[in-house]
Amino acid sequence: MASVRHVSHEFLARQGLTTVFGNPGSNELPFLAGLPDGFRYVLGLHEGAVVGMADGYAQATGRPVLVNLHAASGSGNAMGALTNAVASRTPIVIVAGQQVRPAVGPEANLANVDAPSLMKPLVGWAAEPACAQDVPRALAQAVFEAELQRRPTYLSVPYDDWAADAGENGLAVLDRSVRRGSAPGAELGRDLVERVTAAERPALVLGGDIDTAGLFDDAVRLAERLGSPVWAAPSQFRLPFPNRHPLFRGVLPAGIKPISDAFEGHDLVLVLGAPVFRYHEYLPGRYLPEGSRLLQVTEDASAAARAPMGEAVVADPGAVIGLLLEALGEGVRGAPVPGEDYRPAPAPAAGEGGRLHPEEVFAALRDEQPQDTSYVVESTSTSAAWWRQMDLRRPGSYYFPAAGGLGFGLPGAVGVALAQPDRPVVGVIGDGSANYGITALWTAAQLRVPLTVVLLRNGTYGALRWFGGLLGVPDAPGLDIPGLDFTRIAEGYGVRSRHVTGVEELRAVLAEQPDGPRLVQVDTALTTP
Ligand SMILES: Cc1ncc(Cn2c(C)c(CCOP(=O)(O)OP(=O)(O)O)sc2=O)c(N)n1
Ligand SMILES: [Ca+2]
Repeated sequence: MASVRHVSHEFLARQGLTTVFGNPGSNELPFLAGLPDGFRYVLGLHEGAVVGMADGYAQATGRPVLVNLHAASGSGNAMGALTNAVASRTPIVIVAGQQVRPAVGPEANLANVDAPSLMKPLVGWAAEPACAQDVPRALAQAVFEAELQRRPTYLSVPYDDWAADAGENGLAVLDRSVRRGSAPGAELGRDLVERVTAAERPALVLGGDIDTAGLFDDAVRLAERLGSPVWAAPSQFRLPFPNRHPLFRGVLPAGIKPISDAFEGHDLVLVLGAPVFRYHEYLPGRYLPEGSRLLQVTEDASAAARAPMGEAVVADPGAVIGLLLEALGEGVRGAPVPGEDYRPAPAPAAGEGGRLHPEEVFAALRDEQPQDTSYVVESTSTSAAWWRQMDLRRPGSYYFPAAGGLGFGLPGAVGVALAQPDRPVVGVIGDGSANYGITALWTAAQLRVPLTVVLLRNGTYGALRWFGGLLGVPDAPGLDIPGLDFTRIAEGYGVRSRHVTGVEELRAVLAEQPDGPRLVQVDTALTTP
């Protein structure tokens, strides 16, 4: 007789979900019993850190990842981090423990009284199987739904199910597979090619999906063949295009009117792999300028359905890029690019009063870090400084909390470093953000993850100061965070750290590549996003 646990572990092994991020409670122990060889359990000290690490890991590997959380209290702690994973369309599969079925109704201790409802609408699918024999099939569905929807899923399992007999059909799930090919049909493909190649002055807007789907280099080829300017979609969480490329115009501002102004004079706006659009500041205006039409291509059907304007095609952006490259051939439509150099960065602004300007910190990273470094950034007032100084030219170079939910940065950096031990990873973390995922430092120390954390200490919630000015609340309370020393906090979690005061000292420290986790704290001047 095969147990539910044995069949479930075997299914996960065959699907490659052998790294489990988790924080256990008693309900979860029967699932964790006898994890087979080849499985790795990555312990996070808080569920927000667990999901943040899993999010970074899944984005960097491009594969679904398993998360094991404790019933209602653990699942509830994970909600904030899940908002980012939903926005970045990360396939996280959460398996949470549950009381035994007869104890749920009477609400015994650790009963998750309405488990599937607890996690909606933050997951694309949630269930609690009606009997133990349905657990392996439901686990398979949770994995396939996460992959197909590119959205977290949630499975609640009563803890006595794992030891139960999987039943006569229990092994059937082991051979299951689900694949999808979503290239547009011949007629739709021809129509798309005609629309784009007929445009006089097309503009390209690229979303984070372009980088998560490995389409970074194809997007560069397409832009250079079209000779069209390129923007990153607003509220970006990945970099879809080299940021110093001559055709790159930057990240679209997250307001209706400034986005419309940016498209002035372009008869076609082609949006690939992004929602239309993830606005932020409310800056009303026309959605598009006179004479412009918008065409969105995304695999995210709900993003296509909810867009406020334009035409949408639900298809694989990679397949559409392939059709366009084929149609455009090698010919260059007047693109100024081939042979033209990438734009150099300006001299960094200088800090004052013993504080470095963030641009000086970023220029040091640009100059001292290897070209293929992956950066996980969560410092919310320094975006403008970041893009003025950085020169990122490779896929997988940039990660940011996709829904703006703080607490992704530090855990996400640990997750990305676990996923790519041979590629340098740097976390660029604000002194405010660091506190939302600080326990990830302990996991980094325990697993000796090669990671540099650059901690920008400006003593305040800088972005909120800026928003306060924008919203006419210049003297809002609760925006100052003085007295935090992350060198001592990091040492307490087992991560070696140091405080640096000058640019030269910072550059010298960065030049030494770490063999484990380290934190470098630097006092910075306040800037605007
Ligand atoms: C989970 C969570 N809590 C609170 C916020 C609100 N918030 C907060 C608290 C910010 C300040 C972050 O401060 P920082 O030190 O990390 O970076 P800057 O000083 O560069 O802004 S930015 C922002 O949107 C949030 N986005 N997410
Ligand atoms: Ca700060």
